Amino acid sequence: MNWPFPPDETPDHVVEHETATWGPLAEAARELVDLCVMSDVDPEEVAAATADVEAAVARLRKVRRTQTLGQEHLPAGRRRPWGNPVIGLRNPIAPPLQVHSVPEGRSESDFHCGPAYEGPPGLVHGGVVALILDQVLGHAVGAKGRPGMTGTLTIVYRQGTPLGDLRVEAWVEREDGIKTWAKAQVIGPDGVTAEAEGVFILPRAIREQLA
Ligand SMILES: CCCCCCCCCC(=O)SCCNC(=O)CCNC(=O)[C@H](O)C(C)(C)COP(=O)(O)OP(=O)(O)OC[C@H]1O[C@@H](n2cnc3c(N)ncnc32)[C@H](O)[C@@H]1OP(=O)(O)O
Repeated sequence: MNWPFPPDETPDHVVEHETATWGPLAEAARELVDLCVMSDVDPEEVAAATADVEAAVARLRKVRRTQTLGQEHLPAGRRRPWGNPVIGLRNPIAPPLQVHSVPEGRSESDFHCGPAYEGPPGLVHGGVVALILDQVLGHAVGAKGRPGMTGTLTIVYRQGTPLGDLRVEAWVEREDGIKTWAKAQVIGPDGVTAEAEGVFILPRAIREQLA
């Protein structure tokens, strides 16, 4: 079952050039986000940094895209999911995760969640844990050739997920027609912190295009 979208045939050198152009900006912005939360410099330094950031914002605002990156690159453009809040090269909100998948329907990632993702003291926000689980479940079903939208996502939080180095694993459990069931877990230094089950549905609009 394939999405009825053409593959992203952007030449490698264009993708590489865009990566080299925008990747460092997002990396710098990620560190900025971290330091907005963690810096402890004196107020004069904060004021000077604010002016510097405002100057950078003024530069970037000169030209704004008319479409989001997801709209422009199409859902099949998996080579450039750059606006995605979990894996997006251009999105400073994304940790970002590097997700490795195999066609059997398994995906995994070792990643880092810093203080900008804090919910309870010292722990990752539960919504962020859900975000990551949903994303990596989506990779597993996509890798199996069973793309779909998350219909239902069930999460059991077993213990707090500590900020720092973490791992997530997802795998397809079963398939039935337009539905795919997949499971995932986040693993911290003391074992599994959260488990998820997702039901992914190939949406009606896509089904009608394929019919
Ligand atoms: C490699 C890169 C990978 C990137 C991964 C990205 C992961 C991120 C994933 C997401 O964030 S997706 C965004 C969050 N999800 C949504 O916004 C989905 C919103 N909901 C919908 O679009 C539709 O409600 C949905 C596609 C889920 C279902 O609409 P349909 O019109 O296709 O469903 P329909 O009413 O025709 O029902 C078809 C079957 O699905 C079942 N169903 C419908 N909604 C369901 C649901 N929500 N949960 C479970 N099952 C559901 C329904 O009972 C029925 O089962 P049966 O065939 O057995 O009768």
